[in-house]
Amino acid sequence: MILELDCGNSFIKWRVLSAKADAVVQEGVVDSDQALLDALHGLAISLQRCRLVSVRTAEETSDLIKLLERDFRLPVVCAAPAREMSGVRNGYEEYERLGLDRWLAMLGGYRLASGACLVLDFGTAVTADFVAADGEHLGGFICPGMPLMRNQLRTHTRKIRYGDQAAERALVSHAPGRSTVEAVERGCSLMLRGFVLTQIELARAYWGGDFTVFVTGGDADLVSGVVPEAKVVPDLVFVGLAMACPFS
Ligand SMILES: Nc1ncnc2c1ncn2[C@@H]1O[C@H](COP(=O)(O)OP(=O)(O)O)[C@@H](O)[C@H]1O
Ligand SMILES: CC(C)(COP(=O)(O)O)[C@@H](O)C(=O)NCCC(=O)O
Ligand SMILES: [K+]
Repeated sequence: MILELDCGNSFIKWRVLSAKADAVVQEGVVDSDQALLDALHGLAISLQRCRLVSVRTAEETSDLIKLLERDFRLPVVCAAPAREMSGVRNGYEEYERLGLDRWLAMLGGYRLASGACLVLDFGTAVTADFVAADGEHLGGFICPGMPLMRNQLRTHTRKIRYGDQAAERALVSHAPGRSTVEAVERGCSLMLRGFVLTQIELARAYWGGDFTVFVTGGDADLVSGVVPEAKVVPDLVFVGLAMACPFS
């Protein structure tokens, strides 16, 4: 079986594929290396190899790789930056500085769209990336995501305080909030929605109507209603990971 990991700034998304990589056997989201090891030890499955992408520091990533090698005796391959791959040309002046999760999501998006695409990722940070029909990456945008926006308000004000459960309940609508939790959660959620609309306006200015919008990341659901034509693809980074780190 094949282990795939997407190590973001807040969570590690993991999944196990069948040996031929044609089916997802198990998957999950964990918040630490130890929680990942625990989850994997709990599976009655033998892992043969692993591929991963990480936006963490080189040290954190190599620590995790060592743990996987120690506990599961797995060969681990790690996605690396590239100037060009699968028809997509990295648009950064210093291509190795582009976040690898963004790069893989773009590879996946361009493959699935077979044409111009706008890739929106809602994680710790929110990112937008523009890939033209000829595969040229025009660049992108990075903004704080929902967890960062909400935590900035909670830690930089005296009186915005509420728990996670109240936060979930507050998002049943986008009517003006009648409590602090509603006002903050709905306000930040509307900022994300406004961001999506702006990105789509920009994509239209470049490409008219001829492009595909992909939405991914743990908070994709917060914006999925805004653009009915957008494709919500939670595993877009994994699509690109398989392209960047093929096993055969
Ligand atoms: N099963 C889940 N576990 C953890 N977070 C989740 C889950 N589903 C959705 N989320 C949301 O996803 C966000 C994190 O998105 P993610 O793409 O994992 O971020 P990152 O890649 O930066 O670690 C959090 O704000 C959280 O609310
Ligand atoms: C922009 C990001 C922080 C997004 O990370 P995430 O929210 O998925 O954890 C990550 O892609 C990153 O660290 N990028 C490097 C900077 C750049 O892309 O310009
Ligand atoms: K991510």
